[in-house]
Amino acid sequence: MSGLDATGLSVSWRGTIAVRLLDLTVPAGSVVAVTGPSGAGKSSLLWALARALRPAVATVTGTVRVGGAAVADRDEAARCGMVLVPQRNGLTASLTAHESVLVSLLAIGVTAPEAARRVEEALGRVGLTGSEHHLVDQLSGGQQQRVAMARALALRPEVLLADESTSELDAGNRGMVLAALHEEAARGAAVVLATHDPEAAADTAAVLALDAGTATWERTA
Ligand SMILES: Nc1ncnc2c1ncn2[C@@H]1O[C@H](COP(=O)(O)OP(=O)(O)OP(=O)(O)O)[C@@H](O)[C@H]1O
Repeated sequence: MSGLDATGLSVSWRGTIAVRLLDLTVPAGSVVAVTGPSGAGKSSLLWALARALRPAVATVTGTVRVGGAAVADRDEAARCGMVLVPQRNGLTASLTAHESVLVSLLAIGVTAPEAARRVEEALGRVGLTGSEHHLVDQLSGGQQQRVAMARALALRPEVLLADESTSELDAGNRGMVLAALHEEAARGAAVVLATHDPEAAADTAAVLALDAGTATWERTA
């Protein structure tokens, strides 16, 4: 599997600097937490790492590498197995939980039987067995958050970028999602978790604290 490296990464939204000259290394097989108050730049950082910010809305400078290979744009990020779980989940209201996970697998060429197997497994890992055929619109905020996580897990990412993926969960479901993130790292993925939650950050290999876009390592591996 491949680790993630970013060097000199900066993000500015039409003149507002959100991330300043940040260096970040996440070895394969580890979970790194990114913490900081609201507006500190956590989402901007994750979107920039995923190369998901369009130049029309944000200016991103610096390099991102996966397994040592430079990642220039969103297509390259997808090809090298980067998966972003956005803060607002990015789900389609009119799809079921099952379909939400399935379409992303079919889109990358996973065969239908294998995709069906992975959907069932991923929804089970986040405690959604039995809710597969509910529309996203009929699910609670926390259930939607877990569907978004299941979709990422099913893709078996090399790099998993999770943005506040436990913010709407009760203690039991939060523990299940955090366990799944650590299992992904044990499989060999590089995992980045942006979080306000000190307990979620507690078990990670390292903690990068952001404050008004400036990063300091609160704890290193
Ligand atoms: N789409 C956008 N357009 C303009 N400015 C933005 C946009 N998204 C974020 N920003 C700005 O970038 C800065 C960092 O915001 P960001 O959302 O990255 O912080 P955050 O740490 O993820 O906050 P939160 O914990 O509230 O999600 C803020 O000043 C914010 O106003």
